[in-house]
Amino acid sequence: MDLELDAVTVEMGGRALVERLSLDAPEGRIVGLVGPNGSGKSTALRCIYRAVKPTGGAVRLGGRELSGLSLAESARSVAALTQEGGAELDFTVGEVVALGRTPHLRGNRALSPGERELCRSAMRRLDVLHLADRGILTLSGGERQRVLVARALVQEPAVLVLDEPTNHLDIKHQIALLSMLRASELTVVVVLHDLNLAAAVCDRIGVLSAGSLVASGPPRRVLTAELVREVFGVTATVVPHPLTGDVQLLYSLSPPPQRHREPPHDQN
Ligand SMILES: Nc1ncnc2c1ncn2[C@@H]1O[C@H](COP(=O)(O)OP(=O)(O)OP(=O)(O)O)[C@@H](O)[C@H]1O
Repeated sequence: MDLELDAVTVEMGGRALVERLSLDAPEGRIVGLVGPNGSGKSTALRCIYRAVKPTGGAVRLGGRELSGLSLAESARSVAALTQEGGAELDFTVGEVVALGRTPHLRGNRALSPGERELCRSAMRRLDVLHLADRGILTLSGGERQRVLVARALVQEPAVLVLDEPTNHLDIKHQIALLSMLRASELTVVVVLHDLNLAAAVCDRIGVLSAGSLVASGPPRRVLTAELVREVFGVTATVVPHPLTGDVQLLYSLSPPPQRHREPPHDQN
């Protein structure tokens, strides 16, 4: 299902956190949002999963304004992995994942055998099936993150919204998660801080700076050394990935202060 942000503005306390943001996520595509801390990425995502109501503009899902849909209807269509997490109660992993089916359940209906298999399959895909009986509060940050992605998947959404999903994940699970997104047919909007991962997984990237979209398009067009310098204040060397051709950014640490050099040792 297509998702469209059309001149979305969010004002709070007399300040625009997001200003006239327009961005399309066509069906089945992965759109990345990148930008410095505080540039409005999470706020923009919150408009998509309806935790924040835009003060201007519109979010459209399949051509229909989100604000015109019932909360139940949009909850069936949009799944979100948020920064807030939302797993404070001591449920088991299996129970947390099953909660992803809530928007589809009427009354007190128990999960069908098909839905239970869906939950198991999502846990298997996210490598957390072996944790099914563990309490969610006993998990490591990365294990918990994978459980929450599994919960989002069992919701069978049309649109998946992910706020820094690779947080806490080791490199193997980062690559597994992003590969899974690429293999899925979901429409995905994802906030990523790692520009190289964003270049590898996203069909399009939108760059936010101080609440405004300053660039958008395919990664190789957007992620230039000039943009990275202007938006992030960082010097980067842009090279093609030797195997995939994706844009990759190489960074150098600031040069260390000149150390006092020992005079050459006198051999005599
Ligand atoms: N409820 C709120 N009330 C006031 N200001 C807010 C609120 N939520 C966010 N902000 C401010 O809005 C700006 C954008 O925040 P947001 O969380 O969207 O940024 P972000 O790009 O996701 O940042 P990060 O990369 O640090 O996660 C920040 O300056 C933040 O302090």
